[in-house]
Amino acid sequence: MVSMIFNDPSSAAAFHRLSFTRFSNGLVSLRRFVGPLHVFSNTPTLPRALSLHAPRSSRFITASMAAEPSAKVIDGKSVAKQIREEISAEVTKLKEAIGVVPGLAVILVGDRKDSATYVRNKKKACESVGINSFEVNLPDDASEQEVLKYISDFNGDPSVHGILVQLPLPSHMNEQNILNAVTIEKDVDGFHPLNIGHLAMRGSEPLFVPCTPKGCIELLHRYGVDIKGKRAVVIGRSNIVGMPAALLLQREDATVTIVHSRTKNPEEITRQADIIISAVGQPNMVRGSWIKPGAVIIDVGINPVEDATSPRGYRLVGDVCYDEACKIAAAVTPVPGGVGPMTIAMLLSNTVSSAKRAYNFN
Ligand SMILES: Nc1nc(=O)c2c([nH]1)NC[C@@H]1CN(c3ccc(C(=O)N[C@@H](CCC(=O)O)C(=O)O)cc3)C=[N+]21
Repeated sequence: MVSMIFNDPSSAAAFHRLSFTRFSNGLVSLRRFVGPLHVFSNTPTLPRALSLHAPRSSRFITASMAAEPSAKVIDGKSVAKQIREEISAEVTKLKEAIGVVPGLAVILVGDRKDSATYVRNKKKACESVGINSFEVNLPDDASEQEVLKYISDFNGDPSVHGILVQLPLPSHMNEQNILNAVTIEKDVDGFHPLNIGHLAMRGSEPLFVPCTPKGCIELLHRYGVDIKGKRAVVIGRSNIVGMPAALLLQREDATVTIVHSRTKNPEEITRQADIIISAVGQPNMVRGSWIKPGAVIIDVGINPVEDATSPRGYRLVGDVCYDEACKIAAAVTPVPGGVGPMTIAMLLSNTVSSAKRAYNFN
């Protein structure tokens, strides 16, 4: 599981990544990945084999019908790797200039296997860029007071620039109390109500933006996807992804709609979107029929589904039916290898920004 995060050549997603250098289905403008995507053109360029000027020989048509779909794969794994390299250089600069090494403290309560894996991966990622990591593991029956005590210690520790309390917490703890206790200057998760409040207000800047939504926007930017003036639909309204993702898209001048479990006609609304960010945790919920041709899809869901052929007995799929999306969308993130690695990269980035801010370094 650990090695999955940065290296999973055997996964279905890796397979798709490797195989998606082929031609398109002709529904949308699907150029190969050279430079920025122009996915919102109203006059999509048809691939040669299906253009109006193409000879109408039956042989030609047979060949083009058989062509594979080719939405561009938004490769979060490789973008995250590039970002880690950039962060690594910044960490070196900071260290050489003022002798400061950024530090991230992670508090893990309980023994959920998935949480333990995520924490291990965060630690590994810190090491890979030269950030110090501090880890506290508390048993499932630890008291809220104990967690608050560690937070308070880390709040006052100058070698710690970021504090992350791994979620979910055991049910006997009050999550809001605990997240509120992290000083906003070290709130690298961006979950503190003050950071969320600043994110929501025009003319105001949060100290930190939540990592997963920040990673989604970073992917759109790095793939040259225009956001300004576009219609965006966010599916899911959680505090940690859906809600902040919608706020970020709005800050980027998108027209944003949030679709959630009580929305009527989610399919119809989603089909109007130029950009879809899905964060619901329902495997393959978003079908091809929900997608406007040429849309860009960021799939935040990481859902285990049973798979007897996989060594783990399960495999991970997104909220979006990937194979169908590939035939209709202009670009789509795979799962795994999409948003997941970006979340961790953004955590490292927030930690380094925090250290720089603490020393007024820029
Ligand atoms: N305080 C807090 N902050 C978080 O940011 C936070 C959290 N709690 N609790 C849990 C969720 C989940 N999360 C992920 C991070 C990376 C991957 C990731 O890198 N996934 C790999 C695959 C991982 C695998 O194979 O299991 C991928 O998508 O390619 C996934 C999920 C951060 N979370």
